[in-house]
Amino acid sequence: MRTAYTSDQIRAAEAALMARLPEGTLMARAAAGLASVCAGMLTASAGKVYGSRVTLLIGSGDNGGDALYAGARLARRGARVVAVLAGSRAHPGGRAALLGAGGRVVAYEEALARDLIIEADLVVDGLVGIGGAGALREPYATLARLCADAHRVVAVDVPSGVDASSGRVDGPAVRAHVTVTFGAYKNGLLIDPGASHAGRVELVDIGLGPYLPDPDVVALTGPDVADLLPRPIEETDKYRRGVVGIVAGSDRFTGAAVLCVAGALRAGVGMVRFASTAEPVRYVRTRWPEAVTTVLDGTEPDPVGKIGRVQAWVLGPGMGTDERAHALARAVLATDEPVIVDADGVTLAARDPSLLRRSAPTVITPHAGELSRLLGVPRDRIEARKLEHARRAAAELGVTVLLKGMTTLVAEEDRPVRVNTTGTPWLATGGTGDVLSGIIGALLSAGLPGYEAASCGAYLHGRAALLAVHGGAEAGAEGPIAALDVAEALPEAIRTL
Ligand SMILES: NC(=O)C1=CN([C@@H]2O[C@H](COP(=O)(O)OP(=O)(O)OC[C@H]3O[C@@H](n4cnc5c(N)ncnc54)[C@H](OP(=O)(O)O)[C@@H]3O)[C@@H](O)[C@H]2O)[C@@H](O)CC1
Ligand SMILES: Nc1ncnc2c1ncn2[C@@H]1O[C@H](COP(=O)(O)OP(=O)(O)O)[C@@H](O)[C@H]1O
Ligand SMILES: [K+]
Repeated sequence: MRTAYTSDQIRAAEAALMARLPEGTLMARAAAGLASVCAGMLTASAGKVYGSRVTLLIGSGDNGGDALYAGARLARRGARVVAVLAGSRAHPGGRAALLGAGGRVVAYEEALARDLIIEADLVVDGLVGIGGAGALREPYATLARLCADAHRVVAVDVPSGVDASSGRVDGPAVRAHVTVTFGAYKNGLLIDPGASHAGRVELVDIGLGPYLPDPDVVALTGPDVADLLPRPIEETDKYRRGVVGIVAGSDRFTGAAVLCVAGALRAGVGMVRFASTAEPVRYVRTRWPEAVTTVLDGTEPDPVGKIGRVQAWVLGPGMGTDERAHALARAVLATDEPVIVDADGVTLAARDPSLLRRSAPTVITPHAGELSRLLGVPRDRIEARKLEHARRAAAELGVTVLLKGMTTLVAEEDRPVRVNTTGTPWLATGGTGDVLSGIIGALLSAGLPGYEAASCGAYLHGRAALLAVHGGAEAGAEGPIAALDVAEALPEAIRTL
């Protein structure tokens, strides 16, 4: 499990650790780790550290101090290091160390800074770290923009302009190839848009471990998911493995039904009971003879009874939002089994919030637009503050919230938010969300709690998509995928966890 923290949590831990150590020890550890990563990058790109050109962008806080001390170490190894001082002050000890090691220091001036950034083999972003607040002010904002033309950029602790606690980016922000972070991951390194500004993240141990509180955000790794995933034991049968009831599709949206069933079957469910109107049932029967199907014409007094016994439900993909769909949603949500509510199901719940008031576990899987309807908050505000809104929705609605998008978050009250680290932008194609809801339904029916089913489901979905995108090609080669390809890659994703 990868753990991440807010700036306040990191500061409190650092204060506790610092109180037991001679002054300057932590910054020395941070600078040593930073210099070592920089040296590795210079050796990889320029062949050696000696003679390479390094430009440091220095703000007025300790983030700049780290960069100056690291610059001094590189200068002692023969690098030509220049520090551009952008703040009203610069860390005095760090500045003296750099000058003492033969480095140079210049005051910020735009044309000069541009040249130094473009010419450098490596640019080190030491503008702001966990002390950054709000949009970058000038001249930091200009420097962050200029970094787009740099050969290689290393961010110190967090890319400047990224909010360390949330991943929020207001205005210009540094896009780094590598971020060297100290003591622990910050939330903003795992959550977009911050995460996509960080590049590869290198964690430098400065001894913070024993002083860290419970994490604010966590990310599952492959071994975590392998441990959590239910696997069939010898004396099992299809009912004990889990039966999922899928209520999805409509005569207009037949594909959502087929894709949702695909996700459940390929994620390893015991059995699928699929129910819908006649057309989607016909498509599902043709594509997935494994599924047991029920045609619902909308006149049944007890549609749930007609479908049969299940251990969990998937409700919503493509089912429409008319009166018939509303009545069906009400019947499914009135059961005592866990339900994952997706797509049209989320839209129905936004219109009729009483649907989600139930005692059995409920997972909802909105994208930002759907969550916008549920919370009455504009979509762009949700996209800019995903962590805050996923948490808020979980608390207000009393459900497990999986918020989809570039970064997928899973929030449940009083639990750390789980951020998914698998996936690819190739997933942004119609129908992949339907596959995801089928996977989560399968995991719920096997007995995983909502929080685990949603986060493991997102992990497997993203991992399957990556496998499908690479298609066994050489490292780095990628090709487009369709939603069904994601479902088809699930067995391989689980095999190779
Ligand atoms: N604590 C420790 O034990 C360790 C800490 N370590 C390092 O210290 C870093 C934290 O250092 P920090 O607290 O000095 O804050 P930092 O990130 O340098 O920024 C503060 C300065 O930025 C400025 N500023 C803020 N917002 C701005 C904006 N929007 N636009 C423009 N300017 C803005 C603000 O300036 P002011 O408003 O005061 O003029 C303030 O002076 C941490 O990330 C890690 O790298 C390591 O050495 C390991 C041990
Ligand atoms: N830029 C992106 N990077 C990574 N994953 C993405 C991106 N955009 C969308 N996704 C993923 O693709 C899936 C799309 O789901 P959804 O929006 O429900 O689409 P649909 O309704 O067509 O099935 C989600 O799992 C989402 O997290
Ligand atoms: K920085």
